[in-house]
Amino acid sequence: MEDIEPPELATQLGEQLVAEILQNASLDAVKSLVEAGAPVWYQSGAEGTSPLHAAAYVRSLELVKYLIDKGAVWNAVDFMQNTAGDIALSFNDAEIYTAVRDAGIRTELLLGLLSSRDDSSLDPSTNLILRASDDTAAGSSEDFLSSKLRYTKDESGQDLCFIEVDGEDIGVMMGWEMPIMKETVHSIYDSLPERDNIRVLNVGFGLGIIDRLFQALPTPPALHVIIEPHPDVLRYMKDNDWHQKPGVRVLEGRWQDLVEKEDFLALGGFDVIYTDTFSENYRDLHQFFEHLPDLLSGSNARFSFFHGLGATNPLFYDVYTRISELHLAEIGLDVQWSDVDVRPPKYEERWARSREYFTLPTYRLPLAYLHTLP
Ligand SMILES: C[S@@+](CC[C@H](N)C(=O)[O-])C[C@H]1O[C@@H](n2cnc3c(N)ncnc32)[C@H](O)[C@@H]1O
Repeated sequence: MEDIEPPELATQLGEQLVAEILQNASLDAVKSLVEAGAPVWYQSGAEGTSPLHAAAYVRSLELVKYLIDKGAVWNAVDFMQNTAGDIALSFNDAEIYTAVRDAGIRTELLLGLLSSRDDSSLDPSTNLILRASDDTAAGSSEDFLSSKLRYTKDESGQDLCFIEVDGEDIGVMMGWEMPIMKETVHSIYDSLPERDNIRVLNVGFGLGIIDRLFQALPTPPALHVIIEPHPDVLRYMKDNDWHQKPGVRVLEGRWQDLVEKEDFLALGGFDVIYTDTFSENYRDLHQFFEHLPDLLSGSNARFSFFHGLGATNPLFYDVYTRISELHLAEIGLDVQWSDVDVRPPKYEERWARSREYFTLPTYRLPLAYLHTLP
């Protein structure tokens, strides 16, 4: 028999594993192949189908569970950009979808825990920490803060704030997010037990959409603190007189450099906190969560954030919805989610020429508050 080099053997066994699962192989047959060395992480050369995708196609929950147990990659995407979870969704198969999603939650929580302990053995490319592999100004806070921003409007009058990365425009904030910001402010305001003299903290000004909405409330905030580090955004804020508005305090800098400062903490607790930054990943957001118990005024206070985590794929979005909920619960916050329909009437126009960063039809709006004791 011809000698086969190990990488070729892995490829051959991987192709065989995918093909046999697609032909409804039994669990025992799949186990024998895996035990013979067929890699569960393999993706077929023709379509990028992994064994987990194949198991989702043939709708075998027992194979899905077995493959996950053996280390199948929950977030692998095939050449059509579909995960195994997306395939389960397309069949309306809740059990398989949940099995893949829960594998994602477990893996991401574990990787998050390990990376917070600075485990250098971790390969960031295997987890979903957003934009981990993006070393452009859209994925690096330092590069973003030293890049030039452009405020403009598109043909349909949509306000835009762009950053240019490698010749491509990326929206830092775009006017189509207005309904999300409106719903956020409404759901916060409607849920506030006390609406007079509210104290608001907003992290990240962007186009100032949410700040304008806070200012337009029937009872505008008594104190409205805005944290913003980018020099071009700060210039835009000055040009639009934000520094002069009654009750508004603009704090120049990154939240990381401000929230533990004594003069910031001396401002006292906030009744409303919102955060929507740019070029930061889930790890940054999780770190922000951990400051909330010190920043919220009490059980009447509300917290929300722009949930754009994994928002180009329904499975990733779902996983991050659950992970953020679990992390908020850990620090004593309950979350209520509501759905905002963000299907635009004219889809293509929503993006102007920007890279698309939110492609789902529904935005999940978080509204969090501290648990009250029974
Ligand atoms: C998406 S925009 C915010 C949009 C805003 N919610 C609105 O309604 O227009 C993000 C903003 O966060 C700012 N930002 C980025 N990193 C930040 C950080 N570490 N701390 C505070 N703000 C940050 C950016 O400069 C940008 O102005």
